[in-house]
Amino acid sequence: MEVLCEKGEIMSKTIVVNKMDNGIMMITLNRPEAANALSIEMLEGLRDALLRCKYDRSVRCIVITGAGEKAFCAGADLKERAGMDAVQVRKTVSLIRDTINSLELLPQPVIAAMNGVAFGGGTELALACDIRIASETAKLGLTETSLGIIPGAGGTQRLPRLVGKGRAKELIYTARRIDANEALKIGLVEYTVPFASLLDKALDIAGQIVRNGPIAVTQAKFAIDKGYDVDLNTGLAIEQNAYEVTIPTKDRLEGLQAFKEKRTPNYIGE
Ligand SMILES: C/C(=C\C(=O)SCCNC(=O)CCNC(=O)[C@H](O)C(C)(C)COP(=O)(O)OP(=O)(O)OC[C@H]1O[C@@H](n2cnc3c(N)ncnc32)[C@H](O)[C@@H]1OP(=O)(O)O)CC(=O)O
Repeated sequence: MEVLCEKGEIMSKTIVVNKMDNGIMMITLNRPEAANALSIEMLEGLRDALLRCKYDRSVRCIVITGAGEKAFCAGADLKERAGMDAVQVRKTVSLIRDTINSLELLPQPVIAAMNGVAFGGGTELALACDIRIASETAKLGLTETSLGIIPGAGGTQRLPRLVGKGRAKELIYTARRIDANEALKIGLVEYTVPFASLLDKALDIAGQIVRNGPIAVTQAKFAIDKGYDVDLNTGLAIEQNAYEVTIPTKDRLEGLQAFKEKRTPNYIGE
C-alpha cells in the first residue's frame, strides 16, 4: 500500500505522510474530491500511518490535516456505506472506531489542523487529538442522528468530556453544525486562525512541543489521559509513576546541565 518517495514522503493513494527533520510528522487526509471522507482505503492507510508513528521514537509530534480548502474530513464515506449490509456496516464502524482510538492512544501529542468542515467521524477524529486548531472557515458537528445513526467513533464519550454533558447532548441530539467561533467558545477547539495561517499555527505549536524532552512529553500525555477519568488520588499516583519514568533519563540530566550552562538543551529521548 505504501510507496516510499524520493523526498522522504510516504504516500498511499488517500493518505500522505511527511516526516520533517525536527520530528514533526504531517499526516494529510488526501481525498479532497470526496471532502476527505473516511473510505475503507483511507482508514487502512491512516491505520498504517499511525502504526508507523507509534513505533518510531524519532516522531515527536503529529499534525493531522485535510487536503484542499473546503474539508478537514466529512466523516464516514456515506456512498460506500449505502451499498453495505449490516455485517459490513459493523465491520466498517469498528474499523473507524479502532483507528480513531489508536490515534488517541499514540504516545506522541497529535494536533488537528482543521482546514475546513469536519462532520460526523471528522469531528470524532479531531476529538481524539490532543489539540485542535480550526481555520475560521471550518464548521464542526456530530451530524450522525440526522442520518439515523449515532456517533460511532467515540463522539458520545469524548464530546461530553470536552464541552460538558448538556452542551454535548444538545449538539448530538440536534446534529447542529457549528462554526469555528462557536467551537472555540465552547472549548471544542483551542484556537481559530485564518485559513492561510492554519499550518503555520499548527507547526508553531508542534515546534514548541518537539523542543522539549520527548520522554517528558509522552509521560505528561500518559498522566493526563490516564488520570483524567479516575479519582484524584489515583490520578496523582499515575502522575507519580509517570514522573518516575523521567528520573533515570539522560534528558533529565541534560535539562539541568543546559540550565546551568545557559544554553538550549539537546534532548535525545533517552
Ligand atoms: C463516523 C460515523 C458516522 C459519520 O461520520 S456519518 C457522516 C457525517 N458526515 C456528514 O454528515 C457530512 C455529509 N456531507 C456534507 O454535508 C457536505 O457534502 C459537505 C462535506 C459539507 C460538503 O458540502 P459541499 O456543498 O461543499 O460539497 P458537496 O456536498 O458537493 O461534496 C463534495 C463531494 O464530496 C462528497 N462527499 C461529501 N461528504 C461525503 C461523505 N461523508 N461520504 C462520501 N462522499 C462525501 C459529495 O458527495 C461530493 O461528491 P460528488 O461526487 O460531487 O457527489 C459513525 C459510523 O461509522 O457510522
